Amino acid sequence: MNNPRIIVALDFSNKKQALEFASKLDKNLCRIKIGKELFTSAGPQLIEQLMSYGFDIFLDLKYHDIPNTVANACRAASDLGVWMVNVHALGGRKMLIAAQEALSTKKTKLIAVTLLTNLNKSDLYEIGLNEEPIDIVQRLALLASDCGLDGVVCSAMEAPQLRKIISKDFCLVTPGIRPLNGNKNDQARVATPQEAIQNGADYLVIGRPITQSNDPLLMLQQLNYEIEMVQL
Ligand SMILES: O=C(O)c1cc(=O)[nH]c(=O)n1[C@@H]1O[C@H](COP(=O)(O)O)[C@@H](O)[C@H]1O
Repeated sequence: MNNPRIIVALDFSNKKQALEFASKLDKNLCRIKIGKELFTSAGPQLIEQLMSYGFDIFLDLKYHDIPNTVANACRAASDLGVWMVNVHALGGRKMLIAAQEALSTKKTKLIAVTLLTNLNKSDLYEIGLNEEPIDIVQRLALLASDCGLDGVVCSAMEAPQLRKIISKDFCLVTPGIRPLNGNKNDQARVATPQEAIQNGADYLVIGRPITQSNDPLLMLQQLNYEIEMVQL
């Protein structure tokens, strides 16, 4: 598979567990996301090691700070050679542009998180965002696109609307993916893998449904098969 659509969230607490789990995966069937917990405990060497095994790495540290700080962090991430890195769109236009301009190689995709997929309408109301999630996501996605970013993180529920208004090559990365009747855990705005692809998602971030499965490789194969069936 030339362009695996599944990004496995390697949400483990240490390098040993992460490498043990990654050895069960197939680089032709998935890419790997390294987030805050694993990066904090294992650092950049783990990224280099996983890249040497042929995995594309999405470094998910969701930078959100003043423009200069975020720009320097994005430059450091692209120096590592990661495939993808992310920032929070709520950091605003100046931060997004600084981040985009700072990438040392355009091979690293920069995407912006719109609204985290665990948030529902009442969570948003409590922090002063008194609009429908789709309206906020749409506004932030247009901002990210206008600032020259490569795409956004959104829920697959919002993907159809974004596909209507933003160019085809703007990348939609969708976490909150759950099999039909699967445990939602702490996610709120969820979709099945098939729904996500039908809705126009480019990449599906999937953590616990794969990491907690008894046979992660089999689960990955099944999920890829389900996705391929939609694409036919
Ligand atoms: O940027 C992300 O990857 C992300 C954004 C978002 O809005 N929601 C979200 O769940 N994620 C990440 O996607 C992964 C989802 O994991 P599971 O809920 O276990 O499938 C986690 O590693 C989250 O950090």
